[in-house]
Amino acid sequence: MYKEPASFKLDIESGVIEDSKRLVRRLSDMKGYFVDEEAWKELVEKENPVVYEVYAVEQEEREGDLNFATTILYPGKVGKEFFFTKGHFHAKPDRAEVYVALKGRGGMLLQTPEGEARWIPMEPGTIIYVPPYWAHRTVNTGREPFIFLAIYPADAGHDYGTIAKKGFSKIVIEEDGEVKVINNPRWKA
Ligand SMILES: O=P(O)(O)OC[C@H]1O[C@](O)(CO)[C@@H](O)[C@@H]1O
Ligand SMILES: [Fe+2]
Repeated sequence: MYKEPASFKLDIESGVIEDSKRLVRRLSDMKGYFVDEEAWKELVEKENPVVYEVYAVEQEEREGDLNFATTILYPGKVGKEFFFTKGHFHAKPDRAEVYVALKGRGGMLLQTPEGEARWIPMEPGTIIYVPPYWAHRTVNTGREPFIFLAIYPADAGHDYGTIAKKGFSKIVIEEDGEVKVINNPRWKA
């Protein structure tokens, strides 16, 4: 009847959680996500790099319980656009989430269902509160792997569809050696 309390070993250097479920997303898994489709195709054909890995400890989908996962988001770009996670709303959209940045540099794009976006830079020690209803995507703006921990309700679920189709209203690019957050030229509200 009571679940057994549990502890897990996180290797802070690599971001790997022992005895967790590993998920790998390669660039070929992200068709249609990047603005420069030519650059995407070229890189997929050349090396199809791993964009990110997730190490997740998940419970049954039940209200009140919690999941957590580390993500190792690799450095890289498609055209001018930095590598990012797919990004999602929660299937139960009113579920919140907390992110803790552990290593490397990057940031988070958040967006309401109406397309209002925010950018929050992240460095080791940054904690982000993702409120209910906001879609969220992390971006690696550095030259090393960007590693963070996310803690989210076990019944939050993932709704990837909206973001897969429409993307975020902002994109994060490198231009003249600078990180810039600009309007997504392909965004349609
Ligand atoms: O689920 P996405 O958008 O691919 O991003 C991966 C990260 O986000 C989470 O889904 C949590 O929001 C984690 O599993 C992981 O940390
Ligand atoms: Fe989430």
